Formats: sequence, C-alpha cells, structure tokens
Amino acid sequence: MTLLRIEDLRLSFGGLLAIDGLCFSVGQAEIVSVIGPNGAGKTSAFNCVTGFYRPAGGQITLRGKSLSGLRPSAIAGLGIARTFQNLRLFGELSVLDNVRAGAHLWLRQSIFDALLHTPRYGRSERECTQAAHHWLDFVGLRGDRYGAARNLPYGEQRRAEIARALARRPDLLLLDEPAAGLNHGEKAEMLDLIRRIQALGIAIVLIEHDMGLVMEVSERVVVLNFGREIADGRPEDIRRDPAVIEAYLGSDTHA
Ligand SMILES: Nc1ncnc2c1ncn2[C@@H]1O[C@H](COP(=O)(O)OP(=O)(O)OP(=O)(O)O)[C@@H](O)[C@H]1O
Repeated sequence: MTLLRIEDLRLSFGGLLAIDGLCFSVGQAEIVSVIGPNGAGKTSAFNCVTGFYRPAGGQITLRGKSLSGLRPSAIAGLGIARTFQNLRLFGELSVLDNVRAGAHLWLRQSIFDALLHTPRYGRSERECTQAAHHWLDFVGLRGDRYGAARNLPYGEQRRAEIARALARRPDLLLLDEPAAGLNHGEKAEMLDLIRRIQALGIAIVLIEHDMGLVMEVSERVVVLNFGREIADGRPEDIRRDPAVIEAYLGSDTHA
C-alpha cells in the first residue's frame, strides 16, 4: 500500500527552482533513499512534506489524504516524524526530556489536567517517561540520559534525535543525513538501527551522502540533480545509471 505519494512537486525561492517536478512514492515499511549532489533539493523536499515549506505546485498525500496547506504540527499528528541535518535537540534539556517532548504528541491530557495535576495527568506523564526510556533503549543510547542533551557525544545526539522522532509513533520517518559525522563503527550501528526501525513497520525516507549505507539499506533510491529527478530505481540499477554517474562525476561530492 502506498503511504506517501509526491506528485509533480515544485518549489521556488525567488527565481531559483529548487524542486522541479519531483514524483515518487513510499510504501508501508519501505526504505527509500533520496540522494543527489549538494543543493539538489533533498532537504527542501523534506521541508515540503513536513509543512515547513509551501510548494509552488504539485501534490503530497499521506494514505491518500492531501497534506496541502496543513501546518507542521498537523502533519506530525498524521504520522510523519523527522530528524534534521543539523541536530535540533533542546541542548539545555535532559536527553530524557527531549524524548519525552516527542511522546507528548499522543498524550491524552488537557490543559486543565496539567494545571490541576489530575490522576489522568500523573498517569499520562508516567506513560510518557516510560515511552522515552523505551525509545532511548531501542536506539541504544549509552550516554547519561538524565544529563543535558548538549553534553552527549555527537553520535549519541543523533541517536537521541531519532528516539525523539520515534516517540511520536510515526508511520513514516524522514532521516536527514543520519550518518553525517559518524565514525565507521557508528555508521554500522546506524544501519542496524534503520533496519530495526523498518522491522517495526515504519517506512523510512533517507537523505544520505554515504553511498555504502544507501546502497546497503535502501529498497529504492531516488536521485535528484538541480531540483530534477534523474532516476528512481533499485540500488543495483541506480549504481549503473549513466545519468547518475554523470551527476556525481560532474560534482565534487562523494561518488
Ligand atoms: N530557505 C531557502 N531560501 C533560499 N534558497 C534556499 C532555501 N533553502 C534551500 N534553498 C536553495 O534550494 C536549493 C536546494 O537546497 P537543499 O538544501 O534542499 O539541497 P540539498 O540537496 O538538501 O543539499 P545538501 O546535500 O547540501 O543538504 C539550493 O540551491 C539552496 O541554496
């Protein structure tokens, strides 16, 4: 079943056409990578899907429902979570509270419950803390979860950000360069984590420059160049596609 469908997506910044007719779809629990040289429009596409940017044209649907005009919070509520290329944890908050912030999305408590500290409030806060611990265990966080998030080593912060996204209970997770800045061992762990997330039934769209990871983990790869889609296929076909090779050899990125 198709979960996410992007049709003829267009986005411009002034005179610059950052995305020009992008089309691809993602099935339930499928892993699709979006690759392309720097500035190709990958993160902009994520920003359109999550409602941070308003496209100039085209359609984005989740389970057949249009996301057009919805605010980022409404889109998150429909089951799309993301992580950012530049980490966006609340640095002063504890790691645990960062992940609790993700879990808060599905809590059933009103402002009155919170103000009056009703039993329902206490119960749902406990559930929220349990969920945060569960997701921190799931991502394999080794660092101090009670300490400030900014004190975690970089690779651990990436993991914590993924835990926060998972705490939102998404059907679709958008990961923007999850392996950036990771060492060899951490990349192998990231690959394993992505597969374990998929095994939960969650679909993943991955923006990633590490071609080893992309080719290993993806079921399909979509290739962008200057905002245009130049290929969409299985990793083994993408690897041999002349247009893809040309796009990478013509740039200074990690071919
Ligand atoms: N807020 C913005 N205002 C103006 N131009 C933007 C904005 N965001 C992105 N762009 C431009 O849109 C184009 C696509 O950028 P985008 O960040 O989506 O590329 P990318 O493929 O994610 O690149 P990278 O691999 O470097 O992250 C680039 O030319 C970029 O400069």
